[in-house]
Amino acid sequence: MPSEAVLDELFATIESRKEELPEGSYTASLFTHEKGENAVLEKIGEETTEAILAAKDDDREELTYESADLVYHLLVLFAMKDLDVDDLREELRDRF
Ligand SMILES: N=c1c2ncn([C@@H]3O[C@H](COP(=O)(O)OP(=O)(O)OP(=O)(O)O)[C@@H](O)[C@H]3O)c2ncn1[C@@H]1O[C@H](COP(=O)(O)O)[C@@H](O)[C@H]1O
Repeated sequence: MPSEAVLDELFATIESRKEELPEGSYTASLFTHEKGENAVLEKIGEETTEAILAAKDDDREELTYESADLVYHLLVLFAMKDLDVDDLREELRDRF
């Protein structure tokens, strides 16, 4: 898969996990969590903190890793709220 397509492919996978809720899927578990949407909100908070700490430590590899965790959880939140990755793209484009 070309890396330009990864956000779209990831978001499509998240949407399909939301529809199909396959067993053993971490993504599906976020949609059915007993804490409701708080589960993903807490993860976004944790991953943000981890990214900040990696930046403070000047650990570029760790910052990249934690940022990927953060973006993934943010996309799960978008799917939960019936937003699309295109909404994010359009918002960023409109700021140009
Ligand atoms: N991109 C991701 C992705 N990023 C992070 N994570 C999960 O998010 C969780 C992050 O939690 P933490 O950082 O707290 O790490 P932890 O392993 O729980 O443990 P600690 O840090 O507390 O020690 C881990 O369980 C990761 O596996 C992800 N899980 C899934 N995806 C994508 O989603 C697709 C669907 O996967 P399923 O969720 O398995 O259906 C996959 O193909 C991936 O492309």
